[in-house]
Amino acid sequence: MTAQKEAPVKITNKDIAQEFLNRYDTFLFDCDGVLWLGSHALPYTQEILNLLKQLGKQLIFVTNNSTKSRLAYTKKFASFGIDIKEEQIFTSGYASAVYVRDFLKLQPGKDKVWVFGESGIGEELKLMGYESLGGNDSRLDVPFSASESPFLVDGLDKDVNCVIAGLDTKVNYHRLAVTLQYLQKDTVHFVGTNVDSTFPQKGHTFPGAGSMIESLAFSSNRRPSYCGKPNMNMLNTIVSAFNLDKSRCCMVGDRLNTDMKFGVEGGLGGTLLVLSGIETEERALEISADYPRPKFYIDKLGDIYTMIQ
Ligand SMILES: O=C(O)[C@H](O)[C@H](O)COP(=O)(O)O
Ligand SMILES: [Mg+2]
Repeated sequence: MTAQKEAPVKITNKDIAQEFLNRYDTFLFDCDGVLWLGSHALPYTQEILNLLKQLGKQLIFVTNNSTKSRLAYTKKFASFGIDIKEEQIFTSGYASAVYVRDFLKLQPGKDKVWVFGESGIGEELKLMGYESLGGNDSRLDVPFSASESPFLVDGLDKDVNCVIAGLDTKVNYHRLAVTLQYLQKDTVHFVGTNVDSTFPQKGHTFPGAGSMIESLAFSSNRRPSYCGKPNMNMLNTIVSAFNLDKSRCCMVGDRLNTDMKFGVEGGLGGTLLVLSGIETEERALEISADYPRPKFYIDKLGDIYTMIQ
C-alpha cells in the first residue's frame, strides 16, 4: 500500500477550503459517519450538499451500508431535506447484485440467492430479476431448532447457488446456522457486501457487516468475495456509469481502510477524510502498510460550509 507521500492537509480555514473545492468537479461521498450517524444528520450536511450543487459540482454517494436499497436511500436523503436521484447512489448491496449478474452470471428465474442481511440486498436482486431467500423473512426471527426450522426440515433450496452476506441488525443463531448450511455446499458462491468491522452511530460504535461476514467465513472455512469499498469493481462501475475524469474526482469518507483506500487505489484526484465517524486525527496522520493516508482531512464535512460563508 503506497502511503500518501506528502502529509495530509487539514482543512482549517476559508482559503484552504476554497482551494480544496476548486480542485474537483465530482465528489464521491461515503454516507455513514460523513453525512449522518444512523438517523442523526451531521451538522450542515444539507447546507454543504446544496452549496456544492449550486457550485455545479457532481455529487455521487457510495455507501458500504447494504441495509437499504438505492431507492430507499433516496427517501432517507429526502427525510433530511436533500433531493438525490437513485442513480446517484451506490450501495454495497447494489455492488453485490451487480457482481452476481455480471461476474458470476447467475441466471435470473433459475438461480436463487440466499441473503444474510437486510432488505437492501433482496430489493436490488429483485430489480435484476433474481429471487432471494432468507434476509428479513420473519421465520428467521424465532429461536433456532434444527428439527423445526422451515429452512431445514424440507431440505435446502436446491436452486440457491449464491450466498450474499451483509450487515444484519437482526443477526441471530437461526440466520447464522441456515446460512452456514448453504456455505457448506461448494457449488454455492460466497459473496460479502463489505469488510467494515464497525458501524458508527451517534455516541457509539457498533459491530459492522465485516464482523458478521467474517463469522460466517470462520465457521465455513471459506473466503467471501467482497464487493463494497475498496473493491475496484465498484469504483469502475461508478466511473463508467458517469464517464468520470478521475483526476477531477474526490472521495470523501470516514474510514481509512475502505473509503481512503478506495479513492487512492482507484486513482482519484483526491481524498478527504472526515473525523466525524470512525477515524481519529492520529490515525489520519500515521503511516500504515494497510491503508493510504488521505490528501486532506477535516473534523466534519459541514465545516467546509461554515468556513466559506
Ligand atoms: O457495517 C457496515 O456495513 C458499515 O459500517 C456501514 O454501513 C458503512 O457505511 P458507509 O460508511 O460506507 O456509508
Ligand atoms: Mg462511513
